Amino acid sequence: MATNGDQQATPKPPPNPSPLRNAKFFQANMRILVTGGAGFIGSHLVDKLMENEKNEVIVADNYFTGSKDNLKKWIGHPRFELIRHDVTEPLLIEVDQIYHLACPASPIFYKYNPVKTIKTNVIGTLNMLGLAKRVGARILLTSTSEVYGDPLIHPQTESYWGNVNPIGVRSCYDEGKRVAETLMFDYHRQHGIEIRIARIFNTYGPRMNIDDGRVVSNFIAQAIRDDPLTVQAPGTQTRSFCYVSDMVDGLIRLMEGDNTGPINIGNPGEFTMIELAENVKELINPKVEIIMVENTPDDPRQRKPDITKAKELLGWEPKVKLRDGLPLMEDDVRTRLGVPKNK
Ligand SMILES: NC(=O)c1ccc[n+]([C@@H]2O[C@H](COP(=O)([O-])OP(=O)(O)OC[C@H]3O[C@@H](n4cnc5c(N)ncnc54)[C@H](O)[C@@H]3O)[C@@H](O)[C@H]2O)c1
Ligand SMILES: O=c1ccn([C@@H]2O[C@H](COP(=O)(O)OP(=O)(O)O[C@H]3OC[C@@H](O)[C@H](O)[C@H]3O)[C@@H](O)[C@H]2O)c(=O)[nH]1
Repeated sequence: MATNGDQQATPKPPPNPSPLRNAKFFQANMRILVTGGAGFIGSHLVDKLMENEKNEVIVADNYFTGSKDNLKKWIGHPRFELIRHDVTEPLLIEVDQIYHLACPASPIFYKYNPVKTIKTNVIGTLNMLGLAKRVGARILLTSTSEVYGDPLIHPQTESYWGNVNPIGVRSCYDEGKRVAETLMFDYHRQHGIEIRIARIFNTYGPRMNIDDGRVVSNFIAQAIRDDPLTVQAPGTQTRSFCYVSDMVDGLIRLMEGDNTGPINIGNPGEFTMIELAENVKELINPKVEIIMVENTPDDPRQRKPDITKAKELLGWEPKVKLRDGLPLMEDDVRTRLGVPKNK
C-alpha cells in the first residue's frame, strides 16, 4: 500500500523567532494563538493552555459557530486576549505557536455556506501559514478523519489516502481539509515551517452547540427533551467518539512533540448509530423513543482510528470511555437547557 503521511523532508531552519519572545517586560514566555478558540474544542484547549502561567493565549474567531460565552472565564485575564477576526483575512501579530482550529465542524454548518467553508480551509490556512512563516511560529492544524472519506480500509491508518468524493456536498470540508494538509506540508518543505497535523476523529463533550446537528449533541438533547432519538438510516454506520479532555491532551502532546504527523487522534471504541442511541437511551432517558430518519448524501459508512502512531510517538491514548463521557456531557446540556435530572 502506498504511504503519504511519513514523508519528512529535510526542513530548512525556520526563520528567527519573534524577538519579543524574550522581552523582559513579558511575564509569559510562550504566546499562543488559537484560531477557532471560541468553539467547542478550541475553548477547552484554551482552558488547558491557560492553566500554565507561562502561557499567554490569543484567540481569533469570527463567532460563526463559536461563542464568547465559551471563554467568559478568561475575558479580562491579563494573559488572555480575544480578537473578532476571520481567518480568511491576514492577521498580523507576534506569536510563538499557532493552534489552527478555525473552521465550522458540524456538517449542518459547514454545508450551510460551502464556499465560505472551503475559503476558510484554504485561504484561512494559507494566512495562518503566512503568519507562522513571518514570525517563525510552530503551527498545528486540526485536520479530520473526514480526509479518509468513506474509507475502504478499516480501521484507518495515517498512510491511507482516503476515498473522498471531490464534488459532493461534504467536499467543501473534506477536500478543504485535504488541501489544508497539502499547504502545511508545502510550507514545511519549501519554507522550513514547523508543522503539526492532527487528524481528529469525532469528539464530544460539554459546550458542543445544542443545535449543532452532530449526533452526540442531538441524541443527548433529544433524550433530555423527551424527543425521539433520530437515527439516520441505515443506523449501522459506525463512528468512534473521543471525549474532549482526551482530545485536548492529544493536541498539546502533538504540538509539544517532535513529529509533524499527520497523526490520528481519536478513541478507537467503535459504535453503530443504533448502539449509540441505545446507550443514550439507557443512560439518560429509558423511556425515550428511537426512530429511523433519512440520511444525508455521502455519509461515511464506517470510521475508527488506528492510534498506533499516537501511542508510540506521543505516548497518548484516550482515557474516557463513551459510557463515562455521555453522563458528563448530559450534566452540561441539562444546565444549558434548564432541565434538572429529576424533573
Ligand atoms: N469536533 C469534532 O468531532 C472534530 C472532528 C474532526 C476535526 N475537527 C476540527 O476541529 C476544529 C474545531 O472543531 P469544533 O468541533 O470545536 O467546531 P466548532 O464549530 O465548535 O468550532 C470552530 C470555531 O471556528 C470558528 N470559525 C469558523 N470559521 C472561521 C473563520 N473563517 N474565521 C475565524 N473563526 C472561524 C467558529 O466560530 C468556531 O468558534 C475544526 O477545525 C474541525 O474541523 C473537529
Ligand atoms: O441526529 C443525527 C445526527 C447524525 N446521525 C448520524 O451520526 C453519524 C455522525 O454524524 P455527525 O454529524 O455527528 O458527524 P460526522 O461523523 O458525519 O462528521 C464529523 O466528522 C468529523 C469532523 O470533522 C466533523 O466534526 C464532522 O464532519 C452519521 O452517520 C449521521 O448520519 C444520526 O444518526 N442522527
